[in-house]
Amino acid sequence: MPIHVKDPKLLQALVENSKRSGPYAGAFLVKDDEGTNPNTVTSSESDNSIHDLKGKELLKRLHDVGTLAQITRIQGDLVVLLGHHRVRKTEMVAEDPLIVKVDHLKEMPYDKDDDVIKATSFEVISTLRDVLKTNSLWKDQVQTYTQHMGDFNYPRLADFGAAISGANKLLCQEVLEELDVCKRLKLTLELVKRELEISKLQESIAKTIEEKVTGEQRRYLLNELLKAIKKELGLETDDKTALSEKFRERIEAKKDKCPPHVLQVIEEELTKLQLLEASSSEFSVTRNYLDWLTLLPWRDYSDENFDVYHAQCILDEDHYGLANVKERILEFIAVGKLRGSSQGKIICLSGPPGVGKTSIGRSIARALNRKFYRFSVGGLADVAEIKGHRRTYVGAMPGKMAQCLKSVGTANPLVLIDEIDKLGRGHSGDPASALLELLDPEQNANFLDHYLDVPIDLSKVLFVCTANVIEMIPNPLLDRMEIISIAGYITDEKMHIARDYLEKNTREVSGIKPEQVEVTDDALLALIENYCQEAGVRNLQKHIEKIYRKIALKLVRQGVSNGPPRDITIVEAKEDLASFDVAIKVEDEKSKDSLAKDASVDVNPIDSSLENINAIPLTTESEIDHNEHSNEDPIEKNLQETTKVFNTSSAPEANKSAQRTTEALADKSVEKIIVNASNLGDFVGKPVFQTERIYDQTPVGVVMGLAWNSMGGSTLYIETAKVEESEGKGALVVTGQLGDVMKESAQIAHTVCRAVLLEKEPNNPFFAKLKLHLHVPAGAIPKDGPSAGCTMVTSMLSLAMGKSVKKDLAMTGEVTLTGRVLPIGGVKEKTIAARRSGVKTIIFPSANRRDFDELASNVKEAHDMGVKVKVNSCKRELPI
Ligand SMILES: Nc1ncnc2c1ncn2[C@@H]1O[C@H](COP(=O)(O)OP(=O)(O)OP(=O)(O)O)[C@@H](O)[C@H]1O
Repeated sequence: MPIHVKDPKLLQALVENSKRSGPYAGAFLVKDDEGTNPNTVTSSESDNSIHDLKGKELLKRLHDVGTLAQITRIQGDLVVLLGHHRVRKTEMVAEDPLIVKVDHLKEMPYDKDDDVIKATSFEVISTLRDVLKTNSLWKDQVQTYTQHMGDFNYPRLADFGAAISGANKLLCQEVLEELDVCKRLKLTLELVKRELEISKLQESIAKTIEEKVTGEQRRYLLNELLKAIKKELGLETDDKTALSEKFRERIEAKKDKCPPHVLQVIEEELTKLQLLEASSSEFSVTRNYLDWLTLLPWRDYSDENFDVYHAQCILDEDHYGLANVKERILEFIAVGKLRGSSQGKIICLSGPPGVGKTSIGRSIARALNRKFYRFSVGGLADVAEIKGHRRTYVGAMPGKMAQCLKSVGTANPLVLIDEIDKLGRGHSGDPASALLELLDPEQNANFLDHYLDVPIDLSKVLFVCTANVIEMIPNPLLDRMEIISIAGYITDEKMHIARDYLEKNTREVSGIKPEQVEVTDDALLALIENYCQEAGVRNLQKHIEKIYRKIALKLVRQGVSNGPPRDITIVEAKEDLASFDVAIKVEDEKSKDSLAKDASVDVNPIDSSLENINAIPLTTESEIDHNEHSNEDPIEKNLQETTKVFNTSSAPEANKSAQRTTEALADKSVEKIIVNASNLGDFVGKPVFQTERIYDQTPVGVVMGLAWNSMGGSTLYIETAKVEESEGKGALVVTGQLGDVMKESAQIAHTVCRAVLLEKEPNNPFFAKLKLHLHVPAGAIPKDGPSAGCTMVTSMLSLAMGKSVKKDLAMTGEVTLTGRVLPIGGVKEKTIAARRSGVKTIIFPSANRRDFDELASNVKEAHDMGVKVKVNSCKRELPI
């Protein structure tokens, strides 16, 4: 046993001793300090206190029984001792180092053949063997011990077992002190048994640890295998090489068309991707970036259609009228054909809602055979939506144009930018300026998206913008656009659109066949004139849809089914009903009787029900109408009755059967539903639109004016009345929710009137004396603009002169303080609105003659143009 000797004097003594022929020393176990818990005191602490002890104190702390040991080797402070036999200390000889007198102890005599001793020793041996099997550490110890053990006997076996057991030193001391061989063997057996338990525990711990490790290893191996399989199948997404290969494959196909600077960026990014850790955020940024770069259609154009006739067919197929829009598109195609290549352009369609701006955009794309992409910029305030975010931001995205090119897959789509007049103001940067870069053909060949960071060519993209009011479009943008205004439709145009487009589409969407319904011309006319007077046709479309929904319900109630044939047959229904009949027999005898009476058939009530229904003559249209009100359609009634009878049974099958019977009757032919002016109200309710016309003949002081806004044109009245008369109290009060411009316009009109009257009748004190009230009816609607100036002048002069204006006359025009009349906007809208209100004469400023001449003949029809109106008896003619 190797022992470290810390006490230098003791070590010195041992060294001197070892030089003698018989180098021996006594080895005694130190007792634990009294009062201290041997389990808690650390060895270093007890060691330190032991080294401080000398002489008697040390002697006291030593156990009495120790071992006489041969000093075999001393190396530094390490002394290797070989135990020989037991000794008991008796008295102290020297204090430092401690030298004691000892008695040599011998085992008590024992019987070698004693069964208990034998059995115990065998048990010790077999236990030691078991421990050896599992604990390889022991093998070395066993070897060392057996080398030095000499003859084998029971006491030695006991000592050996205790020595190698590694048990608590106090337990070993007990074995040392035990001189009875049998008892010693038993003590040893206890120790080795405990050792066996420990080694079993050790084994199981080793096993669980091993299992855990191998489990993890297995999982790792399987994962690697899975990756390899995925890679082989091309399913691997995260693997860097697979990713790079995917990107390379993508770009390989586009290599000829992709610009060299983009190819270079892609190559650099691919190299970077290889160097990055797959789990890093930088990796996913690079991967997404590469994804975008490789997915964009670099110079990949769709084959354009340069066939003007074909394009015209498509445009006519989708939209009625809109001649100027169609003409412009055909010009565009013609130029493309002559040049041999298309060019990017910006067309802006402006007009009131529902005039087909968006849908014509889609139709143009179809005519040109370009891909279509639409995005709305209404309320867009973030420049990044157009220009993209820089890649440094988390969740950065490219702008709308890059998204557009990616989604359409061609570099020459038609991009419809909707609601450009409603562009937001922008908190960081100006979206209008960003759009400018996007739209300007001079700049957009090298459009730089912040995210992509490489220029993309948008010069082949055809931009079509839509706006309700062009005045709201930022000027620099407007400057680059080609405005095509769609003013709105007159009744005649609406009739065509409704008949040939809206009705047809709605009918198809509703699943109704043309022979099942007829909407007469007078019904359509009534619908347009009394329900849908606005400029566009969206409301008209909604009303037509409403009519067709109602018709569909009516048809279904009458048992019509236009859908694909179903599997249900009459035979099936009969079978169901037969079983249902049985159910009645058992559960409800009364119902069965009444059913039998009604149907006059015992077994199959459906047969007779069907006959009954078939026997009913088909109703005329008026009957249908009448029946609908009284809710007694004969077919429906019959069906209801059949259902009612079936429902008398509590069996759920009955309901199902009745339903199937209804379906079985589905394909019966029913009379065409006719919608005419008289029954239109049944489908769309009472007219919501009251005519704008209040007076048949306008009284003195009242004149009809014309107004227009983004919703189209409308007529309005300007009314002036006297309030009170007193010297020097000439004044004007205005009402009718007028805006500042219109209020000013009224003041100007008042001044102009005064001047005109002064010139005409210098002695007439009308305006000097009278307080006037000017009102514009429909007081709840805010109004503004200068174009009613002319109407206001006429209205006031009419009052001043006591003369009413011509019947069915409307006028518009801005008036200056000197009485000049300036041109106004919205000539077409105003003309349409006037016509709608039954106006026969419209007075426009002469500067608007060109606008009027350009109007289509069907819009101008029946209108006087160039009428010069003398305002009162004023010598000066207002150039109206
Ligand atoms: N001339 C036309 N011929 C056939 N259908 C038309 C015509 N004009 C409009 N429509 C139909 O009217 C409906 C409304 O048109 P659309 O949505 O394009 O209106 P819009 O002018 O874009 O309105 P907004 O300004 O509100 O966006 C569409 O279903 C369209 O097919």
